[in-house]
Amino acid sequence: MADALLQVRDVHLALPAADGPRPVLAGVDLAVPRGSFTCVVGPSGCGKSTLLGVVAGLRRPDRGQVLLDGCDVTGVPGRAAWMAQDDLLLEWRTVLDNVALGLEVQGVRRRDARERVRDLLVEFGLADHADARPSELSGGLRQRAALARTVAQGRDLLLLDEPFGALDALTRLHLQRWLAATWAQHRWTVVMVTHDVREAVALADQVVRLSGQPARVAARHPVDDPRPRHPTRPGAGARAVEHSVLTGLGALGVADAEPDRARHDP
Ligand SMILES: Nc1ncnc2c1ncn2[C@@H]1O[C@H](COP(=O)(O)OP(=O)(O)OP(=O)(O)O)[C@@H](O)[C@H]1O
Repeated sequence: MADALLQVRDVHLALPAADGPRPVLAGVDLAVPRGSFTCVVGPSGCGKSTLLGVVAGLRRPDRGQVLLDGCDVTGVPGRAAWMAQDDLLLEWRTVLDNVALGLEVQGVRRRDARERVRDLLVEFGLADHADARPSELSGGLRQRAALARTVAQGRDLLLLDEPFGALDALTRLHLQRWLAATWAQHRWTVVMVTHDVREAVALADQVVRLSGQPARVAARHPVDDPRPRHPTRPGAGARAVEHSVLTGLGALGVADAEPDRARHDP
């Protein structure tokens, strides 16, 4: 794919199970253009987080390659910024110091890191909470803080694992709108795992559907609807993609094995 920042090529990985190694990823191919937003969906437990871990360099695949900007970064951590399902905020640090941690882990001194992330706190609506502890924040603000810490690392690629999964529906909707608007300004290259197909079509330029375990890319659905998009009133294109993804997932009563008419671009 032209100007793909991230390329995942034929990635295979087996993980230990009680009865021996179990194949979890079975030839995953993915291309993510620079400045685009990709959402990864798939059946529960199929290997979405595992795939993100491979892209983040936290897991080395048994076979295949991860290329970032054309460089082989297979099994090399620290090249992409990764946000785990759990926000992993440190309770003994203030919000400011949690966000600054994204830079401190790269060797930036705490005082300098604090100065550098102050603008980010303002942009993420966290300025009034800079000195608060994470336990004092609402769920939505915690996720903003975790996202700010991820962005603060200044990496080309952001990997977000179910960032809104633990939030109530209303907060989730607010954060989706906020993320869409913030992303439109920055155009980070994002790969985000989500279980929420509507969220995926509201945010993404492409929705990648994984098969059941062992996972491979079952379909790639481009979402061409203009932005900004309304999160609860998707346009015709987004509705068609949502229907196609849900059908592929078997959520509309059609088996996962059913041929998919979406464009498939492994
Ligand atoms: N450290 C590990 N050791 C062994 N097996 C693992 C490990 N981590 C995950 N698995 C297994 O790998 C498979 C894929 O897990 P993974 O968390 O990647 O799926 P997922 O699609 O992200 O799940 P969910 O939809 O529930 O978030 C599961 O069967 C899981 O039990």
